[in-house]
Amino acid sequence: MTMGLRCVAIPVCGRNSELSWRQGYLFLQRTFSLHTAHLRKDMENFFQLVKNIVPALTEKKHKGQDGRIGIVGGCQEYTGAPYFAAMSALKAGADLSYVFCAREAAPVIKSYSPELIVHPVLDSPNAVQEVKKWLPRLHALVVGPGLGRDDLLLKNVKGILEASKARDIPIVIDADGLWLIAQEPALIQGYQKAILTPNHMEFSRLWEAVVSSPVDSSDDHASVLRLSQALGNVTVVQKGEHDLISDGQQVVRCSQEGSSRRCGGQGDLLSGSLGLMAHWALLAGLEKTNGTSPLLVAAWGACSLTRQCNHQAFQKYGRSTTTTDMIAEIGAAFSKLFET
Ligand SMILES: NC(=O)C1=CN([C@@H]2O[C@H](COP(=O)(O)OP(=O)(O)OC[C@H]3O[C@@H](n4cnc5c(N)ncnc54)[C@H](OP(=O)(O)O)[C@@H]3O)[C@@H](O)[C@H]2O)[C@@H](O)CC1
Ligand SMILES: Nc1ncnc2c1ncn2[C@@H]1O[C@H](COP(=O)(O)OP(=O)(O)OP(=O)(O)O)[C@@H](O)[C@H]1O
Ligand SMILES: [Mg+2]
Repeated sequence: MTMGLRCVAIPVCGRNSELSWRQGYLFLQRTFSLHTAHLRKDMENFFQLVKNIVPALTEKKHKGQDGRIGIVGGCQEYTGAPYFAAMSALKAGADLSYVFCAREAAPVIKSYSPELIVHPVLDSPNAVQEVKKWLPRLHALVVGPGLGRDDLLLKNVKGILEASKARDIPIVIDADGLWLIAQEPALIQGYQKAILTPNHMEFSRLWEAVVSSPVDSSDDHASVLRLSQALGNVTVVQKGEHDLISDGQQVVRCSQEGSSRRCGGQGDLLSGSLGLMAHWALLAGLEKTNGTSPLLVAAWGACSLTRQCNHQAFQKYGRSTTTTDMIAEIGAAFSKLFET
């Protein structure tokens, strides 16, 4: 059973319309309330599906079983983004979070937190080999937060992507990882365990790279569906006022209430927590997701979580809310949304 977003056709009342103005008004009112009811039902369904994939906390498990997540990113300019992504995975419930970054970024990232395991390998001549050693231990990779666009780093990331695909590891691609994909879409084309998380700008770049016609800005649903299909049905999360998620077959929308605060780093919280949820969802499988694509469920879960963190942090800090405040809300937001 699939639970895509339902579209409702609404007739337009022109001068020659058989519907009187009042009839038209009542029709529209009923249609919209039905539509809202459908959306509410979809939301309820997706909350349940996310709850189904969250692993139980039991005393029988050992360290690592609930998630070992690797972040590939962090360079001289950007140290905050990989830290946010790695911490978000941990705070959402991962047991271990690794950062593979450029040498210069490593001491900085380590100094932010003793919780992270940091490998300063990304700009070394044998970067791919160094990361490859760790791949058998990783449940998911998040590629791109704070990666930058240096040619050497991007070349190494290409090798890491190839090696990760060969091991069938789920890969979330964000930020400068999406820059790389826009240069070379074949890197991810058709890989069914990839999730791309473009913001507005990143979506436009990807669109230009893989779809020949201009983007139809009046129909976001059709656009995200089309981009996913053009990439061979990889899952795409188009971030924005509402998040739209597609696996090339359906489109689901996440409209969890957030706030109007748009500080940098919120996308990193999303990609880090999504790495973890992608692992959980794939492990749980189609039975737990009632036949809905596990990656669609994971993406919807991470989007809801990010927006709820934003909402909660904004209640406390208003205009001064930063991503650090949002990360501090992950525990409470997770419990509120997904703990039964
Ligand atoms: N603390 C840290 O270390 C952080 C580091 N980060 C890292 O920075 C790196 C670059 O990432 P990025 O997102 O800044 O780059 P990119 O894709 O060029 O977009 C930039 C341009 O796009 C535009 N734009 C964006 N949204 C838009 C919208 N909704 N609607 C319209 N326009 C929109 C906007 O254009 P402007 O308004 O300036 O004209 C903006 O200038 C990457 O590694 C990332 O991980 C971040 O994670 C933050 C925290
Ligand atoms: N206008 C908006 N209203 C509400 N939520 C939004 C809005 N725009 C983005 N978001 C939410 O903020 C989160 C991050 O999206 P955003 O577009 O800021 O990513 P980003 O630009 O990649 O962030 P980053 O600064 O980490 O790179 C997503 O969960 C998205 O739902
Ligand atoms: Mg971003």
